Amino acid sequence: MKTFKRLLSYFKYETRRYTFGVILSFISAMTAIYAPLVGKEMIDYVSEQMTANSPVDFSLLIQQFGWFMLVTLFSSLCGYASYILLSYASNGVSKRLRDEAFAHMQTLPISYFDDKPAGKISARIVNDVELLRTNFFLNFSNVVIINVLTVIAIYVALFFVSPQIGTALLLLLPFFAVWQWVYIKLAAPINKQWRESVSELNSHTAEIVQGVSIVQLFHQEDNMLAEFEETNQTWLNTRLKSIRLDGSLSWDFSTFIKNLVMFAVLMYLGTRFVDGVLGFSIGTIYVIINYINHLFDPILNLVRLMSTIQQALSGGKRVFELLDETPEADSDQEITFKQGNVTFDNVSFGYNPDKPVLKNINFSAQKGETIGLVGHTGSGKSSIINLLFRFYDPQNGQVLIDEQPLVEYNRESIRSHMGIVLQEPYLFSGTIASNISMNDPRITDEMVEEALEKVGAKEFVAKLSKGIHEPVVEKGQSFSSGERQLIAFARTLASNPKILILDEATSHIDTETEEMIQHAMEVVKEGRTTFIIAHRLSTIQNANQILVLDNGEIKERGTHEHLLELNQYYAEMYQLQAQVSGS
Ligand SMILES: Nc1ncnc2c1ncn2[C@@H]1O[C@H](COP(=O)(O)OP(=O)(O)OP(=O)(O)O)[C@@H](O)[C@H]1O
Repeated sequence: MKTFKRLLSYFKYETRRYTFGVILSFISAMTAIYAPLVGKEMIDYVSEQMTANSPVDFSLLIQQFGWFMLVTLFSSLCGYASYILLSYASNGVSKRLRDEAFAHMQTLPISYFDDKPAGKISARIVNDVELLRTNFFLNFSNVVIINVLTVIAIYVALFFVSPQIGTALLLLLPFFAVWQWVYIKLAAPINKQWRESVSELNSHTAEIVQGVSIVQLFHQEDNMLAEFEETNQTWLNTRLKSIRLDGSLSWDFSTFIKNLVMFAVLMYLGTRFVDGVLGFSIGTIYVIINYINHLFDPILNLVRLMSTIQQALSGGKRVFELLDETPEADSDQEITFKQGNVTFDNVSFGYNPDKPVLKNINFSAQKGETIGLVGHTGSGKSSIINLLFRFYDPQNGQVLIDEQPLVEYNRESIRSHMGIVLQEPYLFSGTIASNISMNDPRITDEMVEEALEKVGAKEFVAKLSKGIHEPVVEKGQSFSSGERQLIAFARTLASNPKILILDEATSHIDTETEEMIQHAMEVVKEGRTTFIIAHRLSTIQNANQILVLDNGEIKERGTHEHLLELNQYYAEMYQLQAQVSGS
């Protein structure tokens, strides 16, 4: 009920269209019910004239027919206009809800995404909102309200034409209520299964598409296909069940009931046929049959729609779950980095607070210094960077930049002063230039060219037909991984950050390119605080300080020479790597 009320509240964003749409739809339904009464007048006039052996006034008949056509046409036009208005309104409301869900998703803490497949989150924003559009925002106004009004109007008209038949047909209502109850009971689990299988298909497909090259590298195509087919089969099975249920409960069964009712009504009319005199006019019989025919369509729609509304409610619940996730609390206070001096003051942190992955981390890095972070996989190197970017806040201790505790400052402003080159650089759809300027109007094409030149990418870009305006599609798949990395370096250079993070940045580049980038990096590092997450210890030999992490603790620290002199953990790692690269 809460979800239902909350969904209804969205109608207010399109009040005008919904109001006019419903009014027009109401007029259309009422005129459609009025039309048979005009038909009745015509039929009764002709039959009365024939019975009395009087001539039929054709001009009167044409007038009545014209009126009948006008009413029918008016009803159709109102129906068309209301459909357009209600469709516009339901699309408008859905767009708003989808915008809201997307914007809200972006405010959620990184931890929200840790245990959720991307496909499931996008299914809430795309598929569930689409489900709400068709099954709620459109159906509720266009079908439910109108059908309820139509049923009421037909009953009123039937009472007006024949109180006995109207009363008798009221008996159908409890029957329809039971029918609907049974339908919902049977349809609910099928619909739930169906929605789940669609969501599974979504996340499965998203996962495979993202890792398509890995799937091919490990020859997993057949396994992936088999898994996909299994989920797809579940989807098909639930669809077939749903079709069988719809067929038996709604359409075939309803025709049977309709015929029964029609038969009973005609039998009743037959009992009124005494001594060759009909108790009703022919026109009345036409109206009654027309109304009974008319009555079943909206009732059927209502029976079927309740289950689609129920589906929409479960979709709505999922969308609202996302909207109700508490956004990450953030400060309005903007930070400015004067120097970019970083301090970790006794920092302890765990993604799960009970399982710390960083324990009592203490270090400081001054402007212009390079800090190397080394350690085995899972030792906590990326977690240090995550805290520096304020993707997470530590449970104990504090991270400070220029003596300013990060927790007190706005996340976006912190990140705006930092640059990062990831192991697998991410390129956005657009052009090379837009990937370097990141759509910051202050970064001109000249600055983009300059940054490319500094990182040694000028030559490769010059060979492209559109130069810096060469399109980037599909995360830059058409560029080599080294080229992508060069673009990412140029991006970092152009943004002129106070703090630089290089995550294994040179590991994917051939020796020649590596030399070029090493040179460019020496230039760009000048005057900035730089963190290098390095697996290959050769890349951090010149670092001012190397932090050797083990199981979330700093095990050793110092320069490369100092750590070699210590001849412990780092020295062991270094010798091991030297042996491997030498062999
Ligand atoms: N989002 C997360 N949720 C829960 N635990 C996480 C998350 N990210 C990392 N961890 C855990 O935190 C610990 C430290 O991970 P971290 O990524 O910092 O290590 P790392 O030294 O950067 O490893 P690698 O060199 O493999 O990238 C690991 O035990 C890891 O399993």
